[in-house]
Amino acid sequence: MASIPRHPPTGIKVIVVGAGFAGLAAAIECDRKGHSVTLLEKVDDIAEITRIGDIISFDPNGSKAFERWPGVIEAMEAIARQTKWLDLYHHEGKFVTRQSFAHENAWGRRINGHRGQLHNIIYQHAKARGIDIRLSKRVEDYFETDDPPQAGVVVNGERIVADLVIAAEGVRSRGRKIVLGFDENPKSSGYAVYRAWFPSDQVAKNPIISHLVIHGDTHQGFIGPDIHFLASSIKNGSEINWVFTHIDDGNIEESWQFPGKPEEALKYLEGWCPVVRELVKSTPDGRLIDHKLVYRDPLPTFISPKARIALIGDSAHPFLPTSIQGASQSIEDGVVLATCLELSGKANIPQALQAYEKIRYERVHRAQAMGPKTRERWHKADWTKVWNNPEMIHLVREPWLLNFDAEKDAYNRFDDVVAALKSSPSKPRL
Ligand SMILES: Cc1cc2nc3c(=O)[nH]c(=O)nc-3n(C[C@H](O)[C@H](O)[C@H](O)COP(=O)(O)OP(=O)(O)OC[C@H]3O[C@@H](n4cnc5c(N)ncnc54)[C@H](O)[C@@H]3O)c2cc1C
Repeated sequence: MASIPRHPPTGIKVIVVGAGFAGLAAAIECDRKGHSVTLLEKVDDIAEITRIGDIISFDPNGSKAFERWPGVIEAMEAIARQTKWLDLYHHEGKFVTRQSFAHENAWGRRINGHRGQLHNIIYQHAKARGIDIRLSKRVEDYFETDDPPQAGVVVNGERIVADLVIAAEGVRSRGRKIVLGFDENPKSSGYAVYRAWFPSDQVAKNPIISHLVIHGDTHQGFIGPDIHFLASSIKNGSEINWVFTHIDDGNIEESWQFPGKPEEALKYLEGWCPVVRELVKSTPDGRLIDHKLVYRDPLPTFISPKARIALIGDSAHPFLPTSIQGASQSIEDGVVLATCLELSGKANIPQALQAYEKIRYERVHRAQAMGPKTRERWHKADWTKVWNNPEMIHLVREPWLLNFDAEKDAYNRFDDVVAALKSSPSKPRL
């Protein structure tokens, strides 16, 4: 499309597997940098994934990329939550503290909105760029060869090849097998999340909870032993969502997403304040999801032995929701990988993938560690201390993580990273 700016063609051919946030971001960033992209997604109709989910958050470090995609940030802001604060309450109902995020405006945009709707905005942008998106393509296997030097995937028995493959198929990635050398299934984290999103008309009629929606958008958290409950209203209060994490028996064999029942969710909330309980009770039939949280040990590497296949997003590093960074980090992955490919050039694809891994590895695992940190702060809060120092339960919001431009950082550090890789005896592939 003529009106969308793009770097000159690099001649690099990329296959991206998976049209989630990670795959779409990688495809768009590769297209921006002049690489030629084919995106393979297993679903027959994109609506199968753009209608699923509820609240998802992008912090300034993730949304930086959206600002570079014409029209995308504007479309997202039009449907995103308008609050710049989080009100925190004790689970029995007493107000504790308001955490303001207003100062973060200087770092960039925060986008909190419906996962499916935000996903659809990005998908439509990828289509508008003219990216070759092929639906109904379930990748069965991955391979890479020395002669010719290339990588590829198998779909319905057919081999499709390119200079490299980016595996972005989420927590159940098949790309992990070739990267790790063995098959590895996700484990249960022992937790699941009840999540709901629905129109707020009934909430507005209930005097116990109407304040959540009748004055526009709101955002609140209720903190109790081993549980935190988050609720927010969006689109000028016309829609509402709530989520809370609970201990789970861990059956994730068939699916990690089941329909939930409000009466079951309420069993975890005995003794909780009427606002929380009424909100759960007001959830319409069919709007409650029991989302199993899977866990994986950090991977030793994100790239295949010949450095022509790279894992990104949840394929490489699933996040706990309390990190509020899973989606943002998946966007950063694509930005960095596309930049490393641009700087390395077609003749040096393995170098690009190694540089991508080196740039991302430490940062992504540091970000991952934020999830358990916040969860412990909330679930194990010592209330005698919290009442004296309410800021103890504020979300940890650190500039190194949030005030960060992954593209700029990759451009700045690339030469040093490549030099370090070349001098490292443990990395013989360059
Ligand atoms: C059903 C679902 C609901 C979610 N809801 C929320 C939510 O409400 N809030 C939140 O914060 N996070 C949610 N997440 C997680 C969130 O989307 C991710 O953590 C994050 O955005 C990183 O995305 P990703 O692209 O790495 O993975 P995913 O979002 O999982 O995307 C992976 C994509 O790869 C495709 N795929 C998988 N296997 C193959 C294959 N073999 N061949 C081709 N394509 C394949 C999938 O269909 C999917 O489109 C949800 C994830 C899923 C799967």
